[in-house]
Amino acid sequence: MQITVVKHPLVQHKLALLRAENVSTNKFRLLTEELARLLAYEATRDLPLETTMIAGWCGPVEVQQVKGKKLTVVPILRAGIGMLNGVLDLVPSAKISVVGLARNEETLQPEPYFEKFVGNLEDRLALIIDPMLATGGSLVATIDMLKRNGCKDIKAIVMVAAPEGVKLVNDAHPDVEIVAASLDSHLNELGYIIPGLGDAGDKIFGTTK
Ligand SMILES: O=P(O)(O)OC[C@H]1O[C@H](OP(=O)(O)OP(=O)(O)O)[C@H](O)[C@@H]1O
Ligand SMILES: O=c1cc[nH]c(=O)[nH]1
Ligand SMILES: [Mg+2]
Repeated sequence: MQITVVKHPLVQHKLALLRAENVSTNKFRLLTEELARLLAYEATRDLPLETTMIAGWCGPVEVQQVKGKKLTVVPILRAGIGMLNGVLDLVPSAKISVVGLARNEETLQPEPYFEKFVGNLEDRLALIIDPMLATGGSLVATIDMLKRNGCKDIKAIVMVAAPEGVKLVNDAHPDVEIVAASLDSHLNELGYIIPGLGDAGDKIFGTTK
């Protein structure tokens, strides 16, 4: 499976706090942002570097810098917005592309309602962000949209993934790496991840069904 589960103690600790039954909206939002920052660190581990010479304090010094790789962060509305600031802390110059998808609660199919991509997708790494990868329908639909618009280099950062969703994404798009804090057990009959986090969008935005 093309999934990297980040076992770092800080990632696992923050995920544990997110799983608590009575976590407040404020705390869920803060932890989501912190976790996104740590997961983005892992997801960007293979950005290409180039060697350059700069003027240092004691004269010329050879340094390594990120090779001007263009990047777009792609939050899936709504819940992906909760991860956006954490990721932008690490890649502050990244352009943002937005995809709006709502999962139909009966069919569990993603229903698209918005898309706005930045230019030059063919030259950019796209970092899709969404806290939850459940059936995988929303992530596959987003990757389909990005590829239709020319994007060739795509990674997805999620907090919690279900095996069913990872399989759907791997089968449809084996080139896309998923970076996650946890690969959970399974989906329940309503399509929720077990043990999961519950409804991440509702918890981030403070809404109820
Ligand atoms: O893998 P899937 O089965 O497609 O489910 C995962 C999707 O469901 C949730 O969003 P939802 O559609 O509930 O919308 P929201 O972010 O507005 O709450 C979640 O944030 C993912 O986008
Ligand atoms: O467990 C799940 C599944 C889909 N969306 C969520 O927010 N949580
Ligand atoms: Mg969604």
